[in-house]
Amino acid sequence: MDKTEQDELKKAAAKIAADKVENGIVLGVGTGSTVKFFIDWLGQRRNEGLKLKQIVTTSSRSKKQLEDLSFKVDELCDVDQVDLTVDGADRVDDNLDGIKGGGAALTLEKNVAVNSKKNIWIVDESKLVHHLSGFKLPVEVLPISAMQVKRRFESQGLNPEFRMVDGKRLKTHYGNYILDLDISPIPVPEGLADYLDHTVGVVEHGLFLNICDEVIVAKSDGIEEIKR
Ligand SMILES: O=C[C@H](O)[C@H](O)[C@H](O)COP(=O)(O)O
Repeated sequence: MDKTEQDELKKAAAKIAADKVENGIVLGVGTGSTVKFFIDWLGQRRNEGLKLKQIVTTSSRSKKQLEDLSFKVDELCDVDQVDLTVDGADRVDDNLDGIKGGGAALTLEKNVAVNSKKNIWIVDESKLVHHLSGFKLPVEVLPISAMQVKRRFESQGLNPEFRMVDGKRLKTHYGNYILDLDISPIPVPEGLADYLDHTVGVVEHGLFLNICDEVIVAKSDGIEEIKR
């Protein structure tokens, strides 16, 4: 599939999600190339009369796009609860568990997602897998202990590498580093998530387990909506 075809699929999934947004809700808006299309559709729905109570988002990129469309964007700490969050994903398995963080926005994405009553992911069919695999697992780590955490991961056979940009370690929104773990497939995602949740120096990781309620998958032969 070439990029133009893939973008058409992303756009189609994003439109279905935008049509599900109801008036008066607090909406969470995720990050990534698929969500970019969702924000465009959201702008169109607003022009047609959609009125939201509040919007929060998970990255400065999405925030800028929303603000360019004249949406007012609040911080997560300014809302009681998010009603619905629409986000992309890097991989989604048969249980609707996923890997996220390809765009390094995982920490805020997970914070918004777990504080959202409903989470919808929008993906093209290339993201679907039976078992989580085919994408390095992003882990956000504190710079102060990043080397020690990396060595610990190496000793566990998790094959960590710092994510680099322009020859330097990528810094997240919160000033942390990303270690991408090369493990595919991930044999027991729950076990790995538990290990990472209890590793000092890990800020957050890209295993999103038991979080997604519904995935809208755009396939070349049509849209599939999969519910948990
Ligand atoms: O950190 C980035 C996010 O987890 C994105 O939602 C994810 O990488 C999917 O992005 P895209 O829609 O560009 O594939």
